[in-house]
Amino acid sequence: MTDARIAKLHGRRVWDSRGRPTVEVEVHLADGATGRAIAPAGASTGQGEALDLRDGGSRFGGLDVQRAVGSVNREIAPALAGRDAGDQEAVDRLLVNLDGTPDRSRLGGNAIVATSMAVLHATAASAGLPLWQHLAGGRPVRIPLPEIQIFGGGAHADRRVDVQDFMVVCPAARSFSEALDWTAEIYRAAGTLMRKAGKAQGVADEGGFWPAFDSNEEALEMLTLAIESAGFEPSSQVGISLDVAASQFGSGGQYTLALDDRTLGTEALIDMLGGWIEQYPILSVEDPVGEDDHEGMMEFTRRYGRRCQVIGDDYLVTNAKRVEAAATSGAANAVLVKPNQAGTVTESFQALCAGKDAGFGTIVSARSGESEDVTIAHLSVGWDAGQLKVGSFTRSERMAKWNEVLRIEESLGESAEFSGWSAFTFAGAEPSATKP
Ligand SMILES: O=C(O)[C@@H](CO)OP(=O)(O)O
Ligand SMILES: [Mg+2]
Repeated sequence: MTDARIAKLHGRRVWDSRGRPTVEVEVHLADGATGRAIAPAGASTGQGEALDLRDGGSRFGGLDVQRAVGSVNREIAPALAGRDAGDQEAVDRLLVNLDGTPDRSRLGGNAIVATSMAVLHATAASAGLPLWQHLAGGRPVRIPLPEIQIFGGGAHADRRVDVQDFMVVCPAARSFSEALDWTAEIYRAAGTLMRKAGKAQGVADEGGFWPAFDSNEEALEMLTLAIESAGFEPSSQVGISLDVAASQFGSGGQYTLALDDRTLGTEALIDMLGGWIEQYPILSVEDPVGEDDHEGMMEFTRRYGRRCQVIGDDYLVTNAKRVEAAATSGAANAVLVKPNQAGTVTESFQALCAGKDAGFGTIVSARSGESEDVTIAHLSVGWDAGQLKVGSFTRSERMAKWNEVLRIEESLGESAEFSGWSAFTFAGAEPSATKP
């Protein structure tokens, strides 16, 4: 007999991939099952996100992550003792109410999300199931299309280029494992091209190359060239996915490009991005304008949302209500799902479901500050998100997730279904945007 009541819950301070402290939570159930999870942390965070308590974060005025660990051990642990871990919604509701603030700033978003995810792991362990399978509950799932960073920029590379993530997607691959094979070839080809051109400077926060490019266009040129020189056909086999993360270089409809010291209004920024969509094999664009620029999101989606995935990240902050509003106003056609942005597993799932109900693409995503925690790999499969964004292909906190999906794919054997092009079935998409 399983007994999924929470017997013990413990928080501790561990370190993330940027060498900053974060929160780990360990849950023990009455039947002996355990679960463990580590909170990730963003650098380019949206205004509406759950707030972490962490060391040295300029936004948090020196508040210490030790306080978040204290929240777990002194307040959350006694409040959850004896509760049924299997009722994730009730656990998450209790966490939200216990905190009592709209932004989770009292107990700390990091304390809450790590607890929520650790409870989820313990429940799956109690049921004797891999986490993804526990989440799927018998419903059909697809192995997600990976979005993998080749060049870093923006807040992750000291603004060397304005765009934060230059990624590739391989929707024509036949499996997740093949998509990783292709990406490895492209990553190496990009490295060779950069070294030849004297443009390789190091490694950005998520493990992509830190480029010495002189323009965003130079990055797009070289990425397209890398796809070709690795032997793939741009667009029909491999596409480019961009996270513009425009809030990092503009607000109030004014955007200042670092490289040529130009300030663009919303229209001019959209024209510039539109020019890139015309010229390069771009299949997906995230946060094309600032998080406060609703009109800009609507305009960009109206103009390009039939041929290109338009993702809201900072704009939607994994919030179901915002997703519903964006669907109504036509201000995106896809949603990034980051558990620590929403605050709990339940709220993340609600945002994903709101996206699916609206016909949006759904992408489970890591943060720029990560760890060996692989929860999101399981969420992406178990929730049938279709896409998973984790960063690059070279750092172990990223590889931990990619390798976990490989294990899941292998465990499914012949029955594994890779999402491939079906990942881009966003509402209103032209056939050419969803088929090779
Ligand atoms: O903006 C994003 O999508 C993420 C990952 O690239 O970055 P951060 O975790 O810094 O918000
Ligand atoms: Mg983003």
